[in-house]
Amino acid sequence: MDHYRVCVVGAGPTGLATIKSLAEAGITDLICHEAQDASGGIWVYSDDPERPSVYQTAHTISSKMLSQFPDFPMPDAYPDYPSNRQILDYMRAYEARFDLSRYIRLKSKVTAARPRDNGGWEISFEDATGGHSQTADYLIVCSGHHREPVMPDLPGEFSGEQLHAGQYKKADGFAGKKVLVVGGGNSGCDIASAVSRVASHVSLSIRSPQVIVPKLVAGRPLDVQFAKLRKPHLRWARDGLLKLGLTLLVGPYERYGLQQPRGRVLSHHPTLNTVILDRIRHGMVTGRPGVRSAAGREVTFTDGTRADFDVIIWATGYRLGAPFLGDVCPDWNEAAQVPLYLKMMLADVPDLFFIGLIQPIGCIWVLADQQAKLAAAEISGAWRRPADIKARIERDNRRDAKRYKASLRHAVQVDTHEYAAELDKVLCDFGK
Ligand SMILES: NC(=O)C1=CN([C@@H]2O[C@H](COP(=O)(O)OP(=O)(O)OC[C@H]3O[C@@H](n4cnc5c(N)ncnc54)[C@H](OP(=O)(O)O)[C@@H]3O)[C@@H](O)[C@H]2O)C=CC1
Repeated sequence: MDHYRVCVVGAGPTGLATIKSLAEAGITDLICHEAQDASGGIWVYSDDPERPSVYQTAHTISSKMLSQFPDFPMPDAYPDYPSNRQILDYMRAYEARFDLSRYIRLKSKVTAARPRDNGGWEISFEDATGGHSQTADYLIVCSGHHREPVMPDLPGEFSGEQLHAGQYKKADGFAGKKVLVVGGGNSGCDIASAVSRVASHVSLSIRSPQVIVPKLVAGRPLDVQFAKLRKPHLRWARDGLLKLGLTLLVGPYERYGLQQPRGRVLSHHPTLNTVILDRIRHGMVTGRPGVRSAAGREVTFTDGTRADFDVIIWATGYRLGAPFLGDVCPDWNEAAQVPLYLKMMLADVPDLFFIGLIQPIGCIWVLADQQAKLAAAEISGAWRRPADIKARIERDNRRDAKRYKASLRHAVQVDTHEYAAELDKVLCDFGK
């Protein structure tokens, strides 16, 4: 095998899985830059609103069973849905078990990565001693997609406090306040549920129908139950059963003051939350439609209703992108699809991989482990990306456009089991 130097950006769970796969494939001239002072990515909880991290009450939304690396099970004592602290401990144990720390440079922030004329990359980074640069043959981006908050413009002027969900850390500061949470994704529903325990009242504004699904079905995690129907030809059965299950478990969303989703259940990225509908029916959270405007403390909703608030928390998601890549990475901010083969590879840049730039209905890092094995296989020469990569990207994007509601929110959506099978097939084809 030829000798290659690989630069990995980010030491969150996907970065750790990537380093491990590369090292196992014999690629050990590796450097992983991590901007923060610890590995673990957003699972390192911090009170600092400017530091991206999970909120204090975050638990996984995919079950333990489907969130553990195949070769590194979670401890038996872990519950079905581990807490953020347990996930961080698990990641730290994984890093120690596979001796990954030696490849990681903490407090080292990649500021730019430029392709070199004769191949490879010029990487600029900053650490405590100043700015530096180094070269690498391959660049692997593992910096996640929860960095650039979407902060919508609210017509008019709101005189209360405003923050994005990425800056929300814990409910304590909201005691006794009237809080409006905008966005019905996993962040919005988690935050509205938590804040409703201390606030004087919480409204949850959801502008378009969202699929809100309890985390447990018949006493077992939802993803474990539905994994039995993982085969692609059972997708319709999976969708049908989920729809039936929702009718029985939840009933019409209108009964909660929420809009009813139409069409295939899995055409939306679901919100996995067992608590929020309960909080609504206990009168602690009011379901509202989209926001229209604000004047002083008053917010007007699209149905014409109005209410006063002290705080707005925008749980309106994140933009895609890796700013340090400059022109290499086209502006994906408004994209409904990304031009990546297997959501990993640009057609025209053979020495660049994105790992973990996916949104499964499930766990990202288990899939990232498979993606990393494929990247390692290409770097070590065991596999070559197909010659018709552009046609494959277009074909897959046409398929996904039919599968998922067209929106920035679904640009990197994947069906966990089908995507895993797709990666498995490529990996098996060359005997890995
Ligand atoms: N415990 C965990 O593991 C957690 C995981 N996550 C994951 O992190 C990712 C990000 O989740 P999240 O932060 O919830 O973001 P999402 O992008 O999933 O949801 C954003 C929400 O905000 C709404 N929205 C977007 N733009 C606007 C706007 N301009 N005005 C009003 N509403 C708007 C969206 O509605 P619309 O559909 O109409 O665009 C949607 O309801 C997801 O993959 C999620 O599953 C999040 C929280 C916890």
